[in-house]
Amino acid sequence: MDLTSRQQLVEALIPVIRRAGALVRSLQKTGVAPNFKPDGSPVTRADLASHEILCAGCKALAAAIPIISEEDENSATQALKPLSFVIDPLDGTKEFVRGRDEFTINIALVENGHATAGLIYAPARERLFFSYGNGYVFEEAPDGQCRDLFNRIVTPRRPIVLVSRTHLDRQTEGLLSTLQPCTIRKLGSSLKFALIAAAEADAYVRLSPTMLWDCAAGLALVEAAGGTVLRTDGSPLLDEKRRTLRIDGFIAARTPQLAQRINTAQKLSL
Ligand SMILES: Nc1ncnc2c1ncn2[C@@H]1O[C@H](COP(=O)(O)O)[C@@H](OP(=O)(O)O)[C@H]1O
Ligand SMILES: [Mg+2]
Repeated sequence: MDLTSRQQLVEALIPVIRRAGALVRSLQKTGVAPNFKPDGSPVTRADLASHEILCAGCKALAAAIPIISEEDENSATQALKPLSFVIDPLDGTKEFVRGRDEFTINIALVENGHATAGLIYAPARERLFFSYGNGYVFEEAPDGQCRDLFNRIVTPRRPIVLVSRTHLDRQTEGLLSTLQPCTIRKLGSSLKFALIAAAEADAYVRLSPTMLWDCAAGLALVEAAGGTVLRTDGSPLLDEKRRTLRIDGFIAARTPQLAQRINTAQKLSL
């Protein structure tokens, strides 16, 4: 898809993702009881309602593009097509159920192994991020004003490293100790990627399993902002050959140099 078509598609998806976010937020206020999927992860009627809105929106705008969604029970076994939407209707469900505010709605466009466009919306924080190609990464304020996130100047600081709030494993803790001195912050959703794209954090390390729908929109944002996401073996998170959705771990960083440095530290910390 060319840049202009991608931009038009992403801009048309903004009201869709805002609609899903508004509904999810209102459901959180009324209280939602989780059910549990076979893998033990929670799902609520907010996840399912958001899935319906996002799927309807994607289909209305681009009916020919297949959709892979966390809340479609056939998705986990599906293979990536040359062109797919990859969506996570409610990321950070555990935090959502607990009344926290960092949960997100996620839409990515994946083309031939590249996450070429992404939208991440954290409705309870009123933060909406989107990208549609290298150098094209923005935050849209609730009043519609857009802030360009590309090439943000960062004053030298101790690296800010983000980790999962609830899936912090021993390996990641071991790696964090080798990265000291750094500032560690916990956050339970894909907002971690968006904060890297916005230069509000420097890296996100996760050495436990996750799925492409948890990462695809975040990958699009981080790469559009000039950052990198590497698998633990140092290969890119996605490439033309990868078709499966499972990801065993990754390092996302605001610059390729920092991603490489953390990847080297991770190998040494094993
Ligand atoms: N063992 C596992 N395998 C695959 N994905 C996992 C997993 N454990 C956690 N996840 C994913 O990690 C996400 C939470 O990560 P974090 O706490 O960093 O936000 C969850 O997203 P959902 O909330 O969308 O289900 C869940 O899908
Ligand atoms: Mg998720």
